[in-house]
Amino acid sequence: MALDSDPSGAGTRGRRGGRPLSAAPLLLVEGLVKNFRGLRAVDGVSFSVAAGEVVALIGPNGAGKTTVFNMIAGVFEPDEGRIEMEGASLVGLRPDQVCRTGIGRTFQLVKPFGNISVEENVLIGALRWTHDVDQARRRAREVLELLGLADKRRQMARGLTLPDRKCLEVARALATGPKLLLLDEVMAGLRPAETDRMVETFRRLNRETGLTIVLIEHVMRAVMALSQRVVVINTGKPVCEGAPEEVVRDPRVLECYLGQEKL
Ligand SMILES: Nc1ncnc2c1ncn2[C@@H]1O[C@H](COP(=O)(O)OP(=O)(O)OP(=O)(O)O)[C@@H](O)[C@H]1O
Repeated sequence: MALDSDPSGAGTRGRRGGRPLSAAPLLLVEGLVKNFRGLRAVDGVSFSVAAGEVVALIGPNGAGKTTVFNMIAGVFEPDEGRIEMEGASLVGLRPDQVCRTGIGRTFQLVKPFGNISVEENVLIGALRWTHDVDQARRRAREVLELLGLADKRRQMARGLTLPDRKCLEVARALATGPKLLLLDEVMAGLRPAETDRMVETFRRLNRETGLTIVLIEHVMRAVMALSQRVVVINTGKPVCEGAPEEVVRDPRVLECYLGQEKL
């Protein structure tokens, strides 16, 4: 797998086994708070992610997960707390500036540009990674190949099925050359076989390129198969964190999902 976060080719390739190389976190989130008028949507969330890790952020509906992503990605500024990428603060940066620090993200509601081709959608992402159009096109094609969309590259994006639109959303984010990929419910609505295929793609990316991944996911099949660590939040507050198999047995986690079908 040739994908690299650095257009010069000297990036993060070479890490093996998806394990962090150093103890210093790639991403640090500490004491995050976000209020929307009277609602405290996020209330003291802290976690860190080492380079090469795959971490899942889970919690019931409305727990504040997407709001945490939106603060990391520069959509909302936190009311309190720190967000650092490789030791540098992200607070106050615009989404495009956050992207340039090496953070790519997908959106829960996938909204590709419908009237341009699949490849052009990915090219837009790749042009954030490099201004060299030929290099960007090569990267776009590599990413499309990786995600199984190569044979659909000339199709208009609006004609894609939901699983293909999800893949395109991931492709656009990957094309920006992230060191850290934030995935917001990319498995929702996929059949088990499609979920397994996507999980395998992310496992390979993590293993072979050292890509660090934080995923918000309700599909526990994917969380269990992909993540090395799980952070649980509920009503904006931290509940616990740990290995996936420990977290799913934790009474505090089971309690916060009571009344919900998921988990
Ligand atoms: N822009 C906003 N304005 C007002 N309230 C908001 C806004 N964004 C989120 N909220 C509220 O903040 C709370 C947390 O929402 P958020 O989308 O972060 O939860 P979530 O854990 O991602 O949920 P889900 O799993 O259902 O996607 C919810 O009560 C939501 O209604």
